[in-house]
Amino acid sequence: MVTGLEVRGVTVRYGDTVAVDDVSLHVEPGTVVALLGASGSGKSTLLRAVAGLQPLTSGAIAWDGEDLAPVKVHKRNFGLVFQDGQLFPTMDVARNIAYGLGKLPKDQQRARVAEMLELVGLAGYGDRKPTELSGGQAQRVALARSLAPSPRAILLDEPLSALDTGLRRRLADDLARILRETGTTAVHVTHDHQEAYTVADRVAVLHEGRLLQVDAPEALRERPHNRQVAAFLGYRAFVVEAEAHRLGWTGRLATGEVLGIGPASLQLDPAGVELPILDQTLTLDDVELKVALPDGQTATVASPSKLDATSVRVTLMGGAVVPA
Ligand SMILES: Nc1ncnc2c1ncn2[C@@H]1O[C@H](COP(=O)(O)OP(=O)(O)OP(=O)(O)O)[C@@H](O)[C@H]1O
Repeated sequence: MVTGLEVRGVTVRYGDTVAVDDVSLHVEPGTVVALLGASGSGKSTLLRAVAGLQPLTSGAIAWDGEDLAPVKVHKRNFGLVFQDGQLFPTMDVARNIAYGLGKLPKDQQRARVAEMLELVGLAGYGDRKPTELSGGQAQRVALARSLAPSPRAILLDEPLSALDTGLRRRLADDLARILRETGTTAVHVTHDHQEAYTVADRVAVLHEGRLLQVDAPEALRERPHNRQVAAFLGYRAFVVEAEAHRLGWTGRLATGEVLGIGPASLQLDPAGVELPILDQTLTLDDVELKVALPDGQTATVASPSKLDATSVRVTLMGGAVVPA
């Protein structure tokens, strides 16, 4: 028997639109899988199908081998967290978290709420109203509420995307820690690569409803299955071995392979190859230099500050090995 969550050949259509196209995916108990894809790739639809909120056109969804088709949303025992935590506005934080604990005696409910508040770093916030919370705090409470009844898995649909970038990164770290500490099985929808890499044990890349690859973050980054996945992961230029060596790379490629050059592949190096700078853009962490490769393709290089120069010396330190 396959344990945990199994998505078997699931297709979901809205009229003529195929939102999810024959997707099969296994989420092992205690692991976190991120569904990563651009807007409209079918992530939310697939998550809603797992939750039971969206009927399948074909295929099946099972938990521990049991087909969930006849099991209603609230009987599936999944916790749900959405972009806007959807806390009950009239209830205080403690009552929000206790919402799914109706079967427990009151003192056990109180203990569980306190435990959950501690877990999400909000000890002492039980008496606050949702309107008295910041966006990040509200999402922590939504997470605590979904985890409180010990669901068999939690399903998170862009839970951090309404938050500003700095907070999103910190909360992604916290979310990863909380899911691991509690051994929670989770499916996490995001369009943010960084968030997927931080939170998930395995990342499932969706494109136009199809599942292109499922792998651990390192494997995905180092060995995208094809150029489409590589391009989506930020590898914009692809070079053959001789060209890669010309840029200072010392690795080897097999016949039929090319090296994808991503944002961290080229590094500043005074002894490296000189490349013309086409553009310089300030980012959150550094300055992104757009450079022209000898074969005319463009790539980016991270620099700690803007450069008063028309060219820069770089060395190709790594990249993704991809079928040509
Ligand atoms: N209720 C609906 N009726 C018709 N088409 C829909 C509906 N919901 C989604 N779609 C279509 O299904 C496809 C997948 O949408 P979905 O919301 O699952 O993608 P997504 O990857 O979650 O996108 P986003 O990141 O923008 O939320 C899109 O082409 C979308 O336009």
